[in-house]
Amino acid sequence: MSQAPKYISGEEVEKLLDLKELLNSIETALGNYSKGKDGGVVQPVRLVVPIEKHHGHLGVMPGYSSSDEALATKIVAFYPENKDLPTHQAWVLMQDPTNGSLNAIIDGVSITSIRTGIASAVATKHLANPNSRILALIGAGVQARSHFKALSLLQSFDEVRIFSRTRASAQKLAKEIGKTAKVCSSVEEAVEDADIITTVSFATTPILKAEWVKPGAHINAVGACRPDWRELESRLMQESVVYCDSRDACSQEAGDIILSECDVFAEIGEVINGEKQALWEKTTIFKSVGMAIEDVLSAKIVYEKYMHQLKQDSEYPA
Ligand SMILES: NC(=O)C1=CN([C@@H]2O[C@H](COP(=O)(O)OP(=O)(O)OC[C@H]3O[C@@H](n4cnc5c(N)ncnc54)[C@H](O)[C@@H]3O)[C@@H](O)[C@H]2O)C=CC1
Ligand SMILES: O=C([O-])C1=[NH+]CCC1
Repeated sequence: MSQAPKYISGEEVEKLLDLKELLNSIETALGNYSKGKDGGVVQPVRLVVPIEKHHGHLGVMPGYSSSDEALATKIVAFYPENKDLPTHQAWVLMQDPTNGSLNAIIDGVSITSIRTGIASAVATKHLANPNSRILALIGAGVQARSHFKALSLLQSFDEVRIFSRTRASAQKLAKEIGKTAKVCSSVEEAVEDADIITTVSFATTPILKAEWVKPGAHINAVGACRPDWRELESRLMQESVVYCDSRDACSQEAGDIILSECDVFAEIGEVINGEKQALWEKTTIFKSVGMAIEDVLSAKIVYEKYMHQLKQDSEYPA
């Protein structure tokens, strides 16, 4: 008989996931992914079911890393119009790769939020000018928060500019960030002279224009994960050096790439592996749509720490 899987909540995920450890682990996983078969990562492009009637989407994201002996599937729903619930709902099902049994169901909202910021931090580490001082966040939701935390692992910022569709959400985030934060009235104002721009909105038509971006800036283009959605105008995509998380996934899902018909210079994993250059003195874009392997590695760290803690608690009860 199989054992009941553990349930690991979002609160526990946040306690157990060490951001620096995750950054190293995701960097290695992205490199392994870009090695193809030799990297031991199996990750098909996610399956997406549109729920048109309710303006939502359901994504199913399985992944396996043989070098980490980690197997998991994330089920993620995104409903941009949700008001009282988060716009993303997600669970990660962690399986034993040796026999397929289900070990744990882990809150996927926290994992999605944290790992996406960390993946952008890996790209930023390679692609941004090391003297970056001004960060612009476009969007002020869950991902804006996780990106601020993740990017702050790399450096501190003199100024963090925030623009969002609703000024109140930008003001709330600015209060959390503190005195370096500045609420802006337009995307143009937020990105003027910014060294790092992170678009984390639910925009479906371009909101960031080439003429506003400082030459040499680095952009993490994180929103717009459907083939007909975009955040960045075509000229910006065409005139910048574009890197992505996965060519396979972006060629099917990233409207910013598909609709602009821009060239993709490299996967970030190819830069990590030293196969492609990090052209950080040019204007660079890291376009991500999200990778199962990032969820798999996050879930593995969480699960192992959770089990270690359980063992300790049973050996040394309070
Ligand atoms: N690349 C990846 O791996 C992942 C990407 N995402 C994407 O990141 C984006 C943000 O996700 P969350 O922060 O979780 O969502 P959220 O709902 O928590 O926040 C979205 C924010 O964007 C703002 N916004 C919406 N439309 C806008 C517009 N047209 N212009 C400016 N601001 C606008 C909202 O007011 C809100 O502040 C979404 O597009 C989501 O699908 C989410 C998870 C992973
Ligand atoms: O990777 C992910 O989990 C997602 N990408 C876009 C919506 C959710």
